[in-house]
Amino acid sequence: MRPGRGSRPRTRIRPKYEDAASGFVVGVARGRYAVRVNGREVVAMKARPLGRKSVVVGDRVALVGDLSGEPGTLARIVRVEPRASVLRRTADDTDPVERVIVANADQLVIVTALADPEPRPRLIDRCLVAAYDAGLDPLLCLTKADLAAPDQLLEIYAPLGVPYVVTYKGGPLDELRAKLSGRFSVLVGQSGVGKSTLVNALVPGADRRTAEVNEVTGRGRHTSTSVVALQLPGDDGWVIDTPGVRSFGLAHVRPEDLIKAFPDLEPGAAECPRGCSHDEPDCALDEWVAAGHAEPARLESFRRLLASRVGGDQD
Ligand SMILES: Nc1nc2c(ncn2[C@@H]2O[C@H](COP(=O)(O)OP(=O)(O)OP(=O)(O)O)[C@@H](O)[C@H]2O)c(=O)[nH]1
Ligand SMILES: [Zn+2]
Repeated sequence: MRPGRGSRPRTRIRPKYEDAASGFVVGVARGRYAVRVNGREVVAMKARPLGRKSVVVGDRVALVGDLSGEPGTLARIVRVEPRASVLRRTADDTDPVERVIVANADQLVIVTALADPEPRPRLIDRCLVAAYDAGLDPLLCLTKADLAAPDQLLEIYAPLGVPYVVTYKGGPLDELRAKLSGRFSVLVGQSGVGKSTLVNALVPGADRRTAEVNEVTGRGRHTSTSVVALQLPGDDGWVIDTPGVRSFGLAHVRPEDLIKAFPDLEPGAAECPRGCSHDEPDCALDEWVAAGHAEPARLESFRRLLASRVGGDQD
């Protein structure tokens, strides 16, 4: 019997895949997955036992089969490891189906142009809620600083203590690079804010527009909704661009979830009526702030974020 492929006896018992390799999903398109395994990129499909279980970019998976990464080969994903975080989106807030778009990310980079298009604080707020809810650290990335100053916008977010970087096309990116280093960051932002410009500057040769599907399927068709993770050169940090993702499902985020991102306010909620919306006359947070336990601006910001959950992304 030849060693290697085909030498193992077939068994009717479902294998435990103890010899499976570990991989990291870096791209998804049309039922095929690009998976980084031992420094190589292989194309894989879901093995039958996974059924309808989703596999998304960022997933840690176990793989069997041909892991050579040679053209035309196909490995099989036999297991998805537990996720440290999930970022979900919905078509709108009433969509009952929560779609996980990225797993295991630890930073949400909210990309906003300072002009052209005009910043939309409400959209930024919704992204912040999504970040806090998913347990990701938010980072504000303010682009197009050549067109407008960031001061006004930064004032709005000062009470929240959101870290930020200010960039412009062709400008230095050291500060942003430092904040992305070693982390698994997801970029979000409305169309035209300069995400591709940033990604192409951070990862030379990334060429987001056309590379993505080629990598995964070997075919050249462009899929605007595909998600792809790119490794920062010389760094173990990864960035994920999410084309087409402009809204997050926030309907599931409850006031008692969101307040956990406000440790200075949270103890004050102990005196609230049961099921308090934290935005009603009996809410104890007003007294908490009046007693000097937290800054009024913090409560204001918290309530603004709460309100941003409903009503979609427009305005
Ligand atoms: N003035 C100025 N223009 C910029 C800057 N960054 C990007 N742009 C321009 O803004 C436009 C949109 O940039 P993209 O990088 O394509 O934006 P995007 O966020 O990827 O947009 P989508 O592809 O629609 O998602 C392009 O014409 C860029 O050249 C900047 O810092 N300053
Ligand atoms: Zn309350």
